[in-house]
Amino acid sequence: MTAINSSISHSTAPILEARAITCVRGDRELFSRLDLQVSAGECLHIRGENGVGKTSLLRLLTGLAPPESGEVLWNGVPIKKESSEYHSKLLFLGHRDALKEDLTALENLRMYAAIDGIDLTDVEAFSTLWRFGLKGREDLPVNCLSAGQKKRVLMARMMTRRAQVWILDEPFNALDTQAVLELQSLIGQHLEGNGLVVLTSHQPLAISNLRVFDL
Ligand SMILES: Nc1ncnc2c1ncn2[C@@H]1O[C@H](COP(=O)(O)OP(=O)(O)OP(=O)(O)O)[C@@H](O)[C@H]1O
Repeated sequence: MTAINSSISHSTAPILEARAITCVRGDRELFSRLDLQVSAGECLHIRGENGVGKTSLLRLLTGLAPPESGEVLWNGVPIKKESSEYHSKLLFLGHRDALKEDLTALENLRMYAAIDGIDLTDVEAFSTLWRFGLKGREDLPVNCLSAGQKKRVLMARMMTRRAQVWILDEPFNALDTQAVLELQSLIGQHLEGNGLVVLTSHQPLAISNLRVFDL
C-alpha cells in the first residue's frame, strides 16, 4: 500500500484518521494495520484493482462496519464513541443508488432533507436539480431516470446535505463527460469550503488537493 502525489500542506490538522485498521471479509483478510489521514480541504482518492477492498475500506471509514482491529477517529475521537456527532457531518454515497425508486427526484431531495433535519426550500431544491441538468425531470419517478440521471440526483443530494465529510464510492460511474467535470468541480468547491472527501474511482481525476492512496 503506497500513498503518492501529495500536493497538500501538511500543516492542516488531520480530521479523519484510520489507525492500524484491519479488514476481514468472509475468510479473507483484505488489508492489515492500515493507516491513513485525511484533512479538511483534502481529497483522498483510493485506488486498487477489483476486489482489493476499496468499498470495504470506505464502510469502515463511515462506521457502517467495524474494523477487525484498529480504530477510525474523527477529530481524534474514535467514531464508535461519538457516532452521532460524526454521522451528522457525514455524507456516504455507496455503490447502489441511495434513492427511493418510486419517488420523484424532487421528492427524494425533500425526503432526505427531512431525514437530515435540513430546511430545504423549493427554490433551493429546484435550482440544485436544474444545476445538474434535471430540468423537466423533477417530477418523474426515479425509476424512469437513466443511470446517469440518477447519479445527478445524488449529486444534488450531495449539495443539499451540507455535510463536511463526503465518502463516495465510485461517484463517477455512469456519468457523461460533462457531468464528470461538474462533479469534479463540485468536489473542488467542497474542498475550498473546508470539506473533506474520500472517494474511490478507477479513472484519473483532475481535482486540486487530491492525494492518491493505492490499496
Ligand atoms: N459480505 C461479504 N462476505 C464475504 N466476502 C465479501 C463480503 N463483502 C465483500 N466481500 C469480498 O471482499 C472483497 C473486497 O470487496 P470490495 O467490494 O471491498 O472490493 P473493491 O475493491 O471495492 O472492488 P471493486 O473495484 O470491484 O468495486 C471481495 O473479494 C468481495 O468478494
